[in-house]
Amino acid sequence: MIPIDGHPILTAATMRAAEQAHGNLSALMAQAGAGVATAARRLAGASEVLVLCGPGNNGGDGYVAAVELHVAGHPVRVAAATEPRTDLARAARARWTGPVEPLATARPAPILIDALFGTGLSRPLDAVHAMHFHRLAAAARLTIAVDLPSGVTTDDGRVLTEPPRCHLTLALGAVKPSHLLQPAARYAGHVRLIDLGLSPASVATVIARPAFRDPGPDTHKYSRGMVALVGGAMPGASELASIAALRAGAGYVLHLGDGTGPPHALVRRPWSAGALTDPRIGAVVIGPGLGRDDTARDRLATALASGRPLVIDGDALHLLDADAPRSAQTILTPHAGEIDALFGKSTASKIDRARVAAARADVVVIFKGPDTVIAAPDSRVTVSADASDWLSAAGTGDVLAGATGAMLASGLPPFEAATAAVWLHREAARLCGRSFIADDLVGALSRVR
Ligand SMILES: NC(=O)C1=CN([C@@H]2O[C@H](COP(=O)(O)OP(=O)(O)OC[C@H]3O[C@@H](n4cnc5c(N)ncnc54)[C@H](OP(=O)(O)O)[C@@H]3O)[C@@H](O)[C@H]2O)[C@@H](O)CC1
Ligand SMILES: [K+]
Repeated sequence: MIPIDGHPILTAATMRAAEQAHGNLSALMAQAGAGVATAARRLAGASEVLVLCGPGNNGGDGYVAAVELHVAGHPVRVAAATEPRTDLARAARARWTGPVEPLATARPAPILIDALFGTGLSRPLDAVHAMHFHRLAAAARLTIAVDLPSGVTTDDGRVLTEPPRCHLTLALGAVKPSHLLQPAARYAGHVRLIDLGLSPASVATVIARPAFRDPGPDTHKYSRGMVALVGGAMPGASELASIAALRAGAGYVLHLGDGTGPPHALVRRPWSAGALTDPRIGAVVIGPGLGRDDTARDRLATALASGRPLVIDGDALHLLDADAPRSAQTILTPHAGEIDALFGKSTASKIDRARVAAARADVVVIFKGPDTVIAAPDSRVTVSADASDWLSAAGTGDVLAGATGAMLASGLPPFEAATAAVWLHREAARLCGRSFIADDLVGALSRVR
């Protein structure tokens, strides 16, 4: 049971391919079931465990876990609605010598293990089965999902049948998209990986603490990164982004627009097109508070023509032609509405949408939300889950845009810069706790850096 940070994300199909490449499915199930049993024993204390087993190999894992718990002397019972249907699950079932209670009449236990369905779920759960699953989970102190909470898809974060909110999900062999993507992810609780030694290759990974470019003895303010913020109709937003860039580690931040006041570390100048020709500028951030009028359009055109690395956020995303050729490294920071507006509506998964958008616009995309997907034109993806729900407040997007500018100006390539900024932003929000405002979030950036 290990943390998932930095680990590959696999779809159901790639997981099956990894499983086939391994060749010994029975050994994998033995390992998976043993891993589930070990985790359950660690968390259960002396409490009784009830394992709910489904018809497929997820159920097979459940039978193996029950046998392992029993052999270890741990009180355990099994309940199922149907007999196993796969050879592996039947073999695992055959090794369980205790009774199998019907799901509908199963007595609750303090620890519930959900081994009903995993990556093979193909349709909603039977309504009566789902009701009993909820009944047993409501009576349990701790609910542990094997591989996935039963009722969610594997690849795209959809919920076919609402499962109970599990406390812990043990991802078997690899993290799957639905461990991270909403709305499915909220039912998984904490996600931990049971390593099955599959070492699958994937261009998608879970976000991990990035390698920041920290200053050294030879660093000066420009080499640390100079960020220019293009102001507009609402200077408060671009100022917030400017201060975020400073707090995220930029050596010099230039705010081009109206507005006065602290912090004194922020260099303020009125907007002029010529200001962006300064070769020391490592990143231009445009969008926070820009407005959507003709002035805004002109400023965006100037920024796009400047050849400087760009972070395009907020209002600027509404003025952007996604298909125009790029003259510089570019990061877009859209939320769902902005992705729809820029690239059209789609029912594809958030990971696929971010990937398609990045390739089409030849940019790095930070597709924001409670689950944030960062995608590069070469198909690389990293996903940040578990963001604080308190980030749903005005100005937090401006803070991310500023932090992204700082990371880009520090010399990180765009995908790595975007990843570092998203990580900083998420960790800063965690540090802020509850009911914080965007200004608090800015302050916290310094503390997580
Ligand atoms: N990959 C790996 O490396 C490893 C994978 N392992 C484990 O295998 C799991 C995947 O196993 P799996 O493919 O057998 O699928 P699983 O989720 O058990 O269920 C499929 C069964 O349920 C059925 N069914 C589907 N939906 C239904 C519904 N709503 N209501 C009723 N029935 C429904 C479906 O039949 P269908 O009717 O669709 O033909 C089929 O019979 C994976 O999550 C992990 O736990 C580990 O053991 C070892 C390493
Ligand atoms: K499950």
